[in-house]
This record gives sequence, structure tokens and C-alpha cells, in this order.
Amino acid sequence: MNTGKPVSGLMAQNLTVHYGRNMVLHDLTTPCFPHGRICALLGPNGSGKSTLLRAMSGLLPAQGCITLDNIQLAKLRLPERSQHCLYLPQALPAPVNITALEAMLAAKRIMSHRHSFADAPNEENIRVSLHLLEQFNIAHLALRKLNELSGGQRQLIGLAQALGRQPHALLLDEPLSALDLHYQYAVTKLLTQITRKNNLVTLMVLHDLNIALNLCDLVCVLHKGRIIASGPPTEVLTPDLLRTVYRVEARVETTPDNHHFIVITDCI
Ligand SMILES: Nc1ncnc2c1ncn2[C@@H]1O[C@H](COP(=O)(O)OP(=O)(O)OP(=O)(O)O)[C@@H](O)[C@H]1O
Repeated sequence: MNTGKPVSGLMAQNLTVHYGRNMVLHDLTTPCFPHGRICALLGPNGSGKSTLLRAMSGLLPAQGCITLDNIQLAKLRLPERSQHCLYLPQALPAPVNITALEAMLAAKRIMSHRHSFADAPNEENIRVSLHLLEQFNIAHLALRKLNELSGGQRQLIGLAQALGRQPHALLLDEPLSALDLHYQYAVTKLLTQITRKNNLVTLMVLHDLNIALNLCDLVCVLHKGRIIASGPPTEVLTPDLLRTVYRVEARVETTPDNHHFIVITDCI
């Protein structure tokens, strides 16, 4: 449980989560995910990554203690809690009959629980929303309806919506899953810039270990509901770990200009 030591960042201690009788996370304690750093949550299918993010954001009942800068998140009501720690699910924004800009403004209004949905959007919110769409290189989609956009375009809008809500910690569940090669790198670099500039805690579930190796500051690996390793990516993602966790024979190579990539030679 909470040791009382001051901790800056997001952390779960002694977290246990069940679905019915099925215990998915077993007395799990995470490292402290610090502000200003981009962290990847890795692990095979079914290892508990989404469950961990959903429990940390308060969307799943959990035993244990989850703190952001020593604030116990369980003590907050859900709207306030998601202002501190926002979860963006794996599912893409639904293809509904509203424009991308309207979707951005609606997400901002949800954040501000003092306002009702009937409130007119103000100029500042429109300016900030358009700026975010520009940062994701999708300002040209502002007046297009979500039901006319591709899956990848809607995923970019979901990310822009999440950033527009200005949380202190951002929990992203496979935020790159629908994106092409360019956008996978461009979005990770943009998230890194915004994480550093706004001193956010950013934790994202990734399956692409090469992005984790080259673009993330820290990685945390879940295996069968337990954290098996965490730290700088090149120290954590070793052939032994890849064999144990992902059941592949692989080696990690480094180019002369210090980029890293995984060569998989077999699956076990
Ligand atoms: N709503 C649910 N009800 C019952 N069991 C669930 C539910 N959601 C997930 N599980 C189970 O919990 C375990 C962890 O699932 P979770 O979605 O957290 O894994 P994950 O690591 O995010 O997987 P993936 O990489 O495939 O998205 C799995 O065994 C899954 O079957």
C-alpha cells in the first residue's frame, strides 16, 4: 500500500483486478511513470495491459493504491479523476455524423463538467482545437464528418481529443494501431514533444517494439498479469526477455547511427 514517500509521477501499488473469479492482475506494483517522459507498456496479447490502464484511470474496480504525484486517485470522483488521468481506449472514435471539429469541442465540454452540452463553443476552444488538429497534420479534416473518415484519420482525431482535454497523465491504449508507417513515427514524436513541453505523464500500450526501442524513454513489460521488467528500452528488451515473454528467438541490432531494431529468427 501507499508507503507515504513523496512520489512525482503515476504509480500503482499492490494492484489486484478480477473479472469475476478470474484474477488478471496479481498484487502488481508498477514503477513510477515520471512526468515529461514517454513510457511504453508492452506485453503479449492477454497479458493485462488494457486492464492495468483501465484500472489506473478508475474505469475498472481494483484493490490497491493508485497515485499521481501522491494524490490517491480513488479519492476523486470520476470526472475529476479523468482530468488528472485520462484513458484513451483501443476502440477508435465511432464513425458518427458530426464533424471532426465538433467532436473536438464536445470532448472539451465533457472535461469541463461545470458546463452543459448546450453551451456554445467559445473562440478560444475553437482556436485550441484547430491548433491540435494542425499539430496532427489533419486540420484539413476539421469540417469533415467522422462517418466519412478512415479508421486511421479517426484515430488521429481521438488522440487530438484526448490532448485537448489537457490531463496531467495520459494513458493511451494502442494509439498507433490504425496508423501507417509515417504517422506511427510522426505521432510518437509529437506525443514526445507535447509530453516534454507540458510535463505530462504519458504511458502507451505498444506492440511495435522497434518504436519502443527508438522513441520511448522507458518501457514496462507485463507478462501473465505481472511486471516482468522495466527501465530503459535497450536494457529491458534483451533476447532472453523476448524469448520468455514473446516466445520468439530474436536479437537486437544497433546501426552505426545508433538506431535499434529487432531481428526475429524464429518463433518458439
Ligand atoms: N471484460 C472482461 N471480462 C472478462 N475477462 C476479461 C475482460 N477483459 C479482459 N479480460 C481478460 O483479461 C485478460 C487481460 O486482458 P487485457 O485486455 O487486459 O489484455 P491486453 O494485454 O490488453 O491484451 P491485447 O494486447 O490483446 O489487447 C485476458 O485474459 C482477457 O481475456
